[in-house]
Amino acid sequence: MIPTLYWQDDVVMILDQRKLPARTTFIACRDMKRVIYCIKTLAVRGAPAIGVAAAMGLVLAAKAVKLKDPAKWAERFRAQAEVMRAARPTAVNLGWAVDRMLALVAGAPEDPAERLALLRRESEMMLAEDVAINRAMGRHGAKLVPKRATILTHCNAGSLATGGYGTALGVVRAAAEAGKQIKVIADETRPLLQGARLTAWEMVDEGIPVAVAVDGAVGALMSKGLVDLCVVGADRIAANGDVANKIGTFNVALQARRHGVPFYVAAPLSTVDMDTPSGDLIPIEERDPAEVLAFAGSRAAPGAEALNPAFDVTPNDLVSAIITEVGVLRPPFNRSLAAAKAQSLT
Ligand SMILES: CSC[C@H]1O[C@H](OP(=O)(O)O)[C@H](O)[C@@H]1O
Repeated sequence: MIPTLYWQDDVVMILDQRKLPARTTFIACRDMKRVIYCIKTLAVRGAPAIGVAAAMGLVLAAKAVKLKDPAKWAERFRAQAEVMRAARPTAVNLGWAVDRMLALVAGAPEDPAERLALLRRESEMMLAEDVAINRAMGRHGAKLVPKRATILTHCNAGSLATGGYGTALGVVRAAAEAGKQIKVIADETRPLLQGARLTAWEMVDEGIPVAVAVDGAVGALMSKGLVDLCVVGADRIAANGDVANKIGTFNVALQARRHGVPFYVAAPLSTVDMDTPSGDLIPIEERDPAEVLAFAGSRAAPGAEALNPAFDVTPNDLVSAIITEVGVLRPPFNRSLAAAKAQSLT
């Protein structure tokens, strides 16, 4: 699988996911501003991938702050970190990564070279950790998958949304690696088609049969018994288990409940936000109406406006289980999430 992002000397190379699947190109980021551009435009996207990109961007920011006084340096770095934090509001991994880098700086050596090396190593560790976490999550989730199963997923929670291997698609990969006969239905996921462009691309690359369906087909497909289970990713999970994920996920969960299809969420514990009690308090990103109004060369009627929330919130009572790197968490989620977070350092 092509890397989502990586260090090349002192440059952050980011795979431009806006161009996939037609073209595989990377954006060379030499400063934090360029990394923020990639996050805002969804050149890099997906909660864990955004977190790693933010950490790498802050390494570039640290290098650019030339103040010699350690206190003044730290003050300027903190200001830059808050600019990075504001890049996108919903995925909690962005803030989690910023806080992780800020905590490191608080106890870092005053020597600029040593401090920079420490931050660089932390960003590299975050990338490597994410892949290991996704593989562990995949192993836990694969146990929920029947020997022959058609898995419906929404948006892209794959290798491209993470440091590698994926969360929801990590479960798919692990099930296939365990010898299970897996087929995937990928919701196209309007408006930016992360499903049709990215999930389908990943599954074809893996040799896992995949069929793209329009978002509105979910109910009909389930009513025909064509879906055995759903596995989706998450951008933020509130303390009570409410799940913010790509717009349309709530509809998938409602249809799954209507048709008796298990609905699983796969996410690392870093996506669980115990400081947000419930889903109604999760900030939902509203994106440019132009993403909705123009599509594949056609346009909505001139004069029409558009509503373009990038995420929705699935109430916890529609979630069968939350698959994490420490295991499969069952309701009541306020208790199982709290216990898992207490055992983890994230
Ligand atoms: C593994 S998190 C993936 C998550 O992020 C996506 O949103 P976006 O493409 O806007 O970054 C979507 O909600 C995915 O489930």
